[in-house]
Amino acid sequence: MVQGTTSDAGKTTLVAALCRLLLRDGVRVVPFKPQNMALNSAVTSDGGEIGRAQALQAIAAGLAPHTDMNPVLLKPSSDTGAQVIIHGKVRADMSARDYQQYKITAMAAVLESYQRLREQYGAIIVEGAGSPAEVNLRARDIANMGFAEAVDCPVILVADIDRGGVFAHIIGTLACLSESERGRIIGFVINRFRGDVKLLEPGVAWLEAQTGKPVLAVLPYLQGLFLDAEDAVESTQAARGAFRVLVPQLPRMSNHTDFDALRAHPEIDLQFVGQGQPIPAADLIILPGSKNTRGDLAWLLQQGWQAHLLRHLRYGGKVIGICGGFQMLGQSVNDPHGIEGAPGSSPALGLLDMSTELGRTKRLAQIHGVCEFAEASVSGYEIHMGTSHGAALARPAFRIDGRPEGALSPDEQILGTYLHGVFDTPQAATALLAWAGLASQIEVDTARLREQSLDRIADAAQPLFNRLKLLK
Ligand SMILES: NC(=O)CC[C@H](N)C(=O)O
Repeated sequence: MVQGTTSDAGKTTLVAALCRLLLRDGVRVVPFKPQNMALNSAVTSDGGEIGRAQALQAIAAGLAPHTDMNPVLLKPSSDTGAQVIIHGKVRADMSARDYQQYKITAMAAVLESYQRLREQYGAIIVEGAGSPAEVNLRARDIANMGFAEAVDCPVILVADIDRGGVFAHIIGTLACLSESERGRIIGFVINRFRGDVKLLEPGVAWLEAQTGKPVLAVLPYLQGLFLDAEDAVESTQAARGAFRVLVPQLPRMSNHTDFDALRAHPEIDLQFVGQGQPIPAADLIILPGSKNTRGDLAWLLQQGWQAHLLRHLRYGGKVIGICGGFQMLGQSVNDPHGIEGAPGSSPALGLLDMSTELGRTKRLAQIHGVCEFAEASVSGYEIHMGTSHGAALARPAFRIDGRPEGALSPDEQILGTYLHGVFDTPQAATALLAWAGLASQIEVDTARLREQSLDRIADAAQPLFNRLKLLK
């Protein structure tokens, strides 16, 4: 099991690298994360939903994503409440406090999945969540040491040296653990190191002497990886082109990996606009998905996006709305059952003639179809509770097995769709970008970029892997 001293220490990447290395060795390996908290999820082959990181690790292991790889997914819709997804399906909406009680049930689901994977695979690489040192969350923990103790597995502790304080993070984490938990840590990985490793050596020796445990590897800082991020929106771009794409950074934005293909496109300048930031001019504005459509819509209005969108459209700019962003483009968003917050109805941006109602059943589907506005196929996935109705849907953006999907405004300036991942198929991305005004010969093949990155992280982790094999 890989645990981290902090969130974003590099657990996901390390698990993915170990999965790829075991796959190369011909081992039937599977990734596993007992509990994940993220708004970035993937639809699995068995029709459920798991954290994006486990879907990435599945690819590293040469597998199709399955709900057993991440049996508990918490999707926060506010600072204190989350949708609880068990074995890929919505089980309940719960406050963080109620979830503390619910953990007993959640742990049973975790162990059930783990057992199934044990029966099917030769190796399981487990990822922890956050850090095991959150002493307030320790009771009934299912995500870190609570799980490791339950299944009696060894733990590697990974720490990020790039953010600083790596020695204190490691020593401090050990100090927060019980004797038996400390005993399961077989060693440390210092991640994201740049510079001269000679200069690090005295620190490594000190740490090993202090703790009596080995530093198993120092992994390099790797630039320019194309790997699906779980939490943080990645805003760095290797090259910025002239075609400006703006995305409001909604507080409850979901599936921000929808934009990864655009970020990797050398002719595009992709910008996320956060709270209080000035909204610059752009060629294309994309409203992303949201775990709380009405809440994020209120944020959008409060941040002055409505006037900006109208001006952008007057100047001939294009707008795309994806899932929650599509819902916001309509006349209203209604939540009579209070699925995403207090029950009620919100007037929306009024740019498309349709309205949305949030229902109790979630639609989860992998989609393959064609564009209506160009000769191109499209693939994507749907994850939503809302259904939309109205005249705008009579001019669809896509056609899926003959069924209309999404909307294209009569003036062709606005396109809405429920499909996430629409830019991931090169053909659809090229067609959508051409529609939006960027005639480009460049195709960004996200699947190939991801494969190359998985191989790079695996190569970097090879010395660690060799050392782990000796330990066994
Ligand atoms: N993925 C999304 O953007 C979901 C939109 C909205 N929260 C719904 O469930 O319908």
